[in-house]
Amino acid sequence: MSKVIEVECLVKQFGSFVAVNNLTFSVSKGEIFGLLGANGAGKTTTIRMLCGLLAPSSGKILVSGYDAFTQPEQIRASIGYMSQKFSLYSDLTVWENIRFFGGIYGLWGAELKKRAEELVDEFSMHEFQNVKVESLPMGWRQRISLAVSLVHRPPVIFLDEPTSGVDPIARRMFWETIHQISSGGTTVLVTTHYMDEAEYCHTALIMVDGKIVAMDKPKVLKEQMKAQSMNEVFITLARNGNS
Ligand SMILES: Nc1ncnc2c1ncn2[C@@H]1O[C@H](COP(=O)(O)OP(=O)(O)OP(=O)(O)O)[C@@H](O)[C@H]1O
Repeated sequence: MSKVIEVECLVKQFGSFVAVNNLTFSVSKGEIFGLLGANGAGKTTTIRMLCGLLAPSSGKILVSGYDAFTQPEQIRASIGYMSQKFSLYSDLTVWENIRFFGGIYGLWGAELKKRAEELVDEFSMHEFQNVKVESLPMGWRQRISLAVSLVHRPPVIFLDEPTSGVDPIARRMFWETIHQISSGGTTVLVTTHYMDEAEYCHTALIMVDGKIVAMDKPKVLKEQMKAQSMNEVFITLARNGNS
């Protein structure tokens, strides 16, 4: 299967502190790849380097064939990114936000209108399309942020802690949507500190203190560690790390 993301020996240092320590992994087209770890493990730093927003200290990153060292602008233009702090304009309506971000990505006129209508359909947002984002619940704001990250039909999207702070039902709905997006061939790299969410990923990479401590299908990791859940896998890994 074709590789959409390729990372080799990736390192990020802030002064003498190594936040990301020698990561090597790859992500195939249409895969849901989860980057999991506790707060401070290095997930955000990694995703920001993959998106061309932060310069790596060393290593190699290719996203859709673009090199993060030499072509960060091409990467930024070709991917979708949903950051921890959503970038939606709260005093604009859902429709206005989609159109605004579509414009930033170079869509306009009839094409932009058509794409905005498609997203409103796909994300079942008709009821809210003329409502200001500030008056919507958190779970809906997250869905809108996800829709906005797809406005320019990127082949790959990066979601940084997209379900943080929402209730379990909204989280489940969100993951169902991510699965629909990946079934359509879009590659998804997602970070989370909720270990149970690894179950929704095709591949889970678990980070501790900037390093990879495990990477495989969630089912394989559970079998290897004789664990019932990904939470148990994480606890076992953390214990091994401390012993
Ligand atoms: N600009 C920076 N300067 C110095 N240290 C930094 C900087 N950015 C991140 N760090 C440190 O790097 C480590 C990894 O941070 P990072 O934000 O990547 O973790 P994370 O796994 O995404 O956790 P969280 O979900 O809390 O953001 C942390 O110890 C953090 O304090």
